[in-house]
Amino acid sequence: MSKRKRFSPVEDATAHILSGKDKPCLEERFINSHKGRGVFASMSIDKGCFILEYRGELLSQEESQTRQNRYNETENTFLFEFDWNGRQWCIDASKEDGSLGRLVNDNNKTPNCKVKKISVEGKPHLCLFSVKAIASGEELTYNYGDSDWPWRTQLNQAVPHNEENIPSEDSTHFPDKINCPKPAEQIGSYLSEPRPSNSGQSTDHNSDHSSTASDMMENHSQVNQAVPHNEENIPSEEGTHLSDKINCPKPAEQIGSYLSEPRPSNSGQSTDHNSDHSSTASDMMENHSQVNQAVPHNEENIPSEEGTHLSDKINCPKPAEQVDIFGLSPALDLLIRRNRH
Ligand SMILES: C[S@@+](CC[C@H](N)C(=O)[O-])C[C@H]1O[C@@H](n2cnc3c(N)ncnc32)[C@H](O)[C@@H]1O
Repeated sequence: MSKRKRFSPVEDATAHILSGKDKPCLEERFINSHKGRGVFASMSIDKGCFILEYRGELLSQEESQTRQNRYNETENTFLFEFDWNGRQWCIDASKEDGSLGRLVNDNNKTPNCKVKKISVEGKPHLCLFSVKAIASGEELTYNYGDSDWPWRTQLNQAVPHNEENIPSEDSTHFPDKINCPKPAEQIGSYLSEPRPSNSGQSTDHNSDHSSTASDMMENHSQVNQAVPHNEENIPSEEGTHLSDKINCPKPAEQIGSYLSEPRPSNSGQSTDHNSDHSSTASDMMENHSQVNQAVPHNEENIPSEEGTHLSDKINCPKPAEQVDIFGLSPALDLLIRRNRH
């Protein structure tokens, strides 16, 4: 019997970072004039999954400061500052580029996602991971931090009478439960396409979404059968490091080798995943210090919360064996090789 290899949430994040695409199980919706747009799950998502990248332009602290002075209040909310490798950085997502990460709204009480830093090609990327199970039709949120964001006060939460805070479309046609990692076929097509630049390039999310849930269920039911993690062995612990101690599936070989590439100078830890395919997500997180908790929007820490205890049912990664069925491992390998040069 062949050995199963599956994508971990970090590998899933890395693949999406490289592809520059959002998952088809997410959609943008207009909520109301107060909140503007938001990002919603168009299928249920398990706890612990990679959700999306907060894509934008990576800026130094100096450039971030310059832009803060130049930008208006709204534009400034798209500047996401964080510490990485002992310095402050910023992702500027103020450009409308069609990406969904920039549209995820703030929730400091009951967020269902959390930001982590993932290093790819020596650069930090801000990625959201689910910290609880997310139902189809639910809005994705994370905590922007402890600033006095104006919308957090009661007064600002009033919605004009004639507006309804109801999602613009019926989501009942989506299947009840789909494990978020996308079908291998879609991953394959993403990975084989050139990666769009962060600025000014539009990705047509709507067209992506037109073939999401039902197609996935019909055409790729096999891919949606996530192999359960060793649920009993998932310790419940404080969740500042999202994937710590999760018995996530083994890294796919090619991605594993990618992740083990040299990292910025201060990382200094061994990253040889190829030598140990039995390593868990915990190992990956421990050995790859690039995966850190991001500091959202000028804040020190994302508060610890109930949902950060990873446990119950994390079906995030999919069996690499299924990926191989679609011939994607070579595609991924090719992409990784290309990115090395
Ligand atoms: C990074 S953007 C998020 C996307 C935004 N909703 C849009 O339509 O472009 C941040 C802006 O979203 C709005 N926002 C974010 N979270 C909110 C919340 N919980 N309540 C109301 N407005 C919110 C604020 O106007 C804020 O300036």
